[in-house]
Amino acid sequence: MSKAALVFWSGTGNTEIMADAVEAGIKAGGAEVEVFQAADFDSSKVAEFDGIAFGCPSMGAEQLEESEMQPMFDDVKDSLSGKKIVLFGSYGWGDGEWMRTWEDDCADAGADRVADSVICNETPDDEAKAECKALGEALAKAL
Ligand SMILES: Cc1cc2nc3c(=O)[nH]c(=O)nc-3n(C[C@H](O)[C@H](O)[C@H](O)COP(=O)(O)O)c2cc1C
Repeated sequence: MSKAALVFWSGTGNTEIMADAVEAGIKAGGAEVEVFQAADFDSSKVAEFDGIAFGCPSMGAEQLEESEMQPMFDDVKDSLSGKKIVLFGSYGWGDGEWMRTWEDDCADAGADRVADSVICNETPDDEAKAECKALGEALAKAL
């Protein structure tokens, strides 16, 4: 069975709710999933997984969270070439700029983003949770 990592950071729980739905989607799509807090994942683990779902809210000024998520992502970035990934996260007052920047960084790293990213404003509603579940299923089916 294919195996996915789900790696996320969440400060106030919104991206964590999204992560729960992505996890359910990966399982529904027929893959195994191992869940990591951002601080517990690093480049040495990337090769263990057929694909990775990364989640992080917009923090700083349209940036990834800087104490755990960004350092982890900087570490794994060079290992992502050809790796199947998806991205998700919650935002507040912005327009999703952080996600566009993050997608560009993933493209520069040569990652294979297999589905459109899912972003949602603050706490995910039922529609956003369904989008997250579909995101997880899309990743699982691409593996
Ligand atoms: C320190 C800080 C910086 C933030 N910066 C942004 C930002 O630049 N753009 C934005 O749209 N939302 C910003 N937000 C709002 C969060 O992205 C939003 O509240 C999100 O739902 C938090 O997700 P979480 O519950 O998973 O931590 C910021 C929130 C905090 C606490």
